[in-house]
Amino acid sequence: MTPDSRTAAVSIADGAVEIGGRPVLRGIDLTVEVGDFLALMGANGSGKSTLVRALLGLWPLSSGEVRIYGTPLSAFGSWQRIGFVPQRATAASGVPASVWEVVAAGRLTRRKLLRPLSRADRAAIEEALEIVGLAHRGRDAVSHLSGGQQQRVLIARALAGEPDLFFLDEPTAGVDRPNQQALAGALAALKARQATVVLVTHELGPLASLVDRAVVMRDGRVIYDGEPLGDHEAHEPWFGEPHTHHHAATTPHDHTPQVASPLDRPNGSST
Ligand SMILES: Nc1ncnc2c1ncn2[C@@H]1O[C@H](COP(=O)(O)OP(=O)(O)OP(=O)(O)O)[C@@H](O)[C@H]1O
Repeated sequence: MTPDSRTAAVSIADGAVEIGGRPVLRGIDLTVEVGDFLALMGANGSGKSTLVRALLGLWPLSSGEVRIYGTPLSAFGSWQRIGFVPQRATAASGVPASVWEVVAAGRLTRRKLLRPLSRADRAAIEEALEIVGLAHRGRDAVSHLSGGQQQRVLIARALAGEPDLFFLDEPTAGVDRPNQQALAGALAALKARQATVVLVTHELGPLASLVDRAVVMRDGRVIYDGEPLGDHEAHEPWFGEPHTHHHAATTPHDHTPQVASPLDRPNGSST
């Protein structure tokens, strides 16, 4: 446990995950402070989605500890405070559902069982639709929307629950530019509400101006934690090696940026 994990939104200390006996996450120490807008970046297969799942208790840790709002994950019960939009989710199912119904489902965790929607519920649903720019599509079947619009419906569903801590896994992947802009607008509204956001993304694109901290993963480890980088930098082959100018940076949060250890280098040699 890190000293500030009791006040953090979410933290993981010395976290490891194995899948099928293979280490997928190793030695992960990450503390997301309340109000952080954090981009979790890294190549395909570096462990970003697995880390998000581990933080939400959807993958068991083989070692380490996760705390959410200071409470060990196993004892955490305020799940209405958490919003999660998983990777490559679509809002369309076999059941014809309207946009409004899908977004209303995001309110369930806040409702008393079997009570009709309250005025506050309806207001939250309308506001969420407004934020993602789909207020005029409420009656439409979700299946009639484009992939990018469906992604916005899912974000509205999570928004309707008025979460304090919001995880989004690749919300802009495969989404066209206008929809990306709409997503950026929705996330800007979240930021204005002082929500804490953990956003998995390959590239910052239109989200760059919102992100105030970047965490980069490689081979199941965190290799950088600091100021957001240009989209190209994080993909350079040398990225994460010692002796780059990046790791001198500190963030407004004063996190100590992490760099790769010699063990991470493919040939194990020192430079
Ligand atoms: N259900 C699973 N079964 C087996 N291996 C898995 C499973 N989920 C993830 N992995 C493996 O764990 C590693 C990390 O995967 P993960 O999806 O977390 O990476 P990622 O950084 O999110 O990649 P992407 O950008 O492609 O989503 C990969 O090698 C992946 O093959």
